[in-house]
Amino acid sequence: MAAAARTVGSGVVLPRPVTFVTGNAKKLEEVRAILGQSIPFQSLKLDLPELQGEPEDISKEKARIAAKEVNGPVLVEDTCLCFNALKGLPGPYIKWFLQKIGHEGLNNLLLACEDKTAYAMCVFSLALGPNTEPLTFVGKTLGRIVPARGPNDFGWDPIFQPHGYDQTYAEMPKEEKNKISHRGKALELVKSHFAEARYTFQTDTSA
Ligand SMILES: O=P(O)(O)OP(=O)(O)OP(=O)(O)OC[C@H]1O[C@@H](n2cnc3c(O)ncnc32)[C@H](O)[C@@H]1O
Ligand SMILES: [Mg+2]
Repeated sequence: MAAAARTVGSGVVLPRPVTFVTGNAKKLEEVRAILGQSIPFQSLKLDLPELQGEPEDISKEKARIAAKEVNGPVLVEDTCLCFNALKGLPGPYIKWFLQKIGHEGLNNLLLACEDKTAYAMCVFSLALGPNTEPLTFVGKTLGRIVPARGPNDFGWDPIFQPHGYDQTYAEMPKEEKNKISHRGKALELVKSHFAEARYTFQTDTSA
C-alpha cells in the first residue's frame, strides 16, 4: 500500500487513516475521548525513544521515527510538565523525574521556592508519511504544583492544580480535565487543521 500522501486537485489524499502512536494507554484514552468521531484514526502501542532537546523538536522527531515504523501517516505527542521556578524543568524529562522521585520528590524540588507555578504542555506532531516534515500543535495549561490529591491513575495528575480550579487534574471528572487540559487544547488545533485540510483517504488499495 502507498505510504505517501498525494495531492489530488486541491486536496491531500492519505493512504490510510492516521495512526496515533503511543506507549501510554492513558494518553490514548484521553485522545479517544477528546477526538470522538471528529478525526478517523487508529492506534498503535509502541514505545518511541525518549529524546532530549526542545519540546517541539522532540515531538517532531518522534513523528519522523513513528512515520518510518508505520510507513504511513502518524500522529504522536510529547508531554512536558514545566516548573516556572526551575526555568521550565523538568519539562520533557518529567517521565524520568516522576519515575525516580515521585509526587513527593517533585513537590520537594520546589520546597525552597516561593513560586509553585507550573504549566502542562502537550506538543502533537502530525507526519503525513515517512520523509514528510511534521506539523506541530501545542496546548498549554497553567497551574501550580501541590501535594498529591486524588486518584493516582495517570502520571502527575494528582500534583497539578490548574489555575482557577480548586481540584487537581486527578480530582476532576475526566470530561472536565479534557475540556481545559494541555492535551484538549492541542487537540482542538489538530481538529481545526483537519477541518481546514479536508484530507481524504485512499480506498483503492491497488493504487
Ligand atoms: O509513548 P509516549 O506517547 O511517549 O508516552 P509516555 O508515557 O512516554 O509520555 P511522554 O514521553 O510524553 O512523557 C510524559 C510523562 O508525563 C506523563 N503524562 C503525560 N500526560 C499526562 C497527563 O495528562 N497527566 C498526567 N501525567 C501525564 C506520562 O505518564 C509520562 O510519565
Ligand atoms: Mg515517551
